[in-house]
Amino acid sequence: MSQPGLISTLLHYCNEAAARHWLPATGGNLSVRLDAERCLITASGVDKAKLGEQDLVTVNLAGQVLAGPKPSAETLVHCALYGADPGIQAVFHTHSVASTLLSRRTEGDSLWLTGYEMQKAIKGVTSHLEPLEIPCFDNSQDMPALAAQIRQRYLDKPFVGGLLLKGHGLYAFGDSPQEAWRHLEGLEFLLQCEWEYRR
Ligand SMILES: CSC[C@@H](O)[C@@H](O)C(=O)COP(=O)(O)O
Ligand SMILES: [Zn+2]
Repeated sequence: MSQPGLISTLLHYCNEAAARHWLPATGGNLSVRLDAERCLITASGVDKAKLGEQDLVTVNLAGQVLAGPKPSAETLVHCALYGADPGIQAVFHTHSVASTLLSRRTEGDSLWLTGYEMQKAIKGVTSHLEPLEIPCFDNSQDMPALAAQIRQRYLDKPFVGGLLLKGHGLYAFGDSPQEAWRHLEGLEFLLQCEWEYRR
């Protein structure tokens, strides 16, 4: 996709995620890969429901700004995923109620889901009976350390669809912006089901 196409796609998904109340109070950040060494990410601290092109930042995969305003505080998490897998083309991070609460109640380093038809929204899943693993990480304000942990876990055993930061939210990703969005919608639906089921 051309750079103007990627810009409008990123702005579109920011609006869509905000419309679903997954980006409250400037929470969340979204990015798309531009090429092997750069991505385009939302600026820090802006209301993602009201973004314009001026609120998008070009960074390299070390998280350094190449053009634009101050990038997301969580840029290094996006860069960790792009750096670990050249096939990842988009990373969308949300702060939904379900992802925040369910991840807080998860002990250990994975949330396992089974029995939901919606699991098939995740690439490669063909049955509701296949347990779906969502890796969970303790939340941290130390972004280089958190990014390194995510990168290492992905390199040790690649995971598909997304990951959770405990008490924080969901990161979904995919091999295109459209696939990342499908993973995001599917995972948010599953997390909401599981949260309400456990209650
Ligand atoms: C408004 S609290 C949320 C932030 O601390 C952070 O977790 C977040 O998702 C948004 O940070 P940002 O720097 O705007 O990309
Ligand atoms: Zn966040």
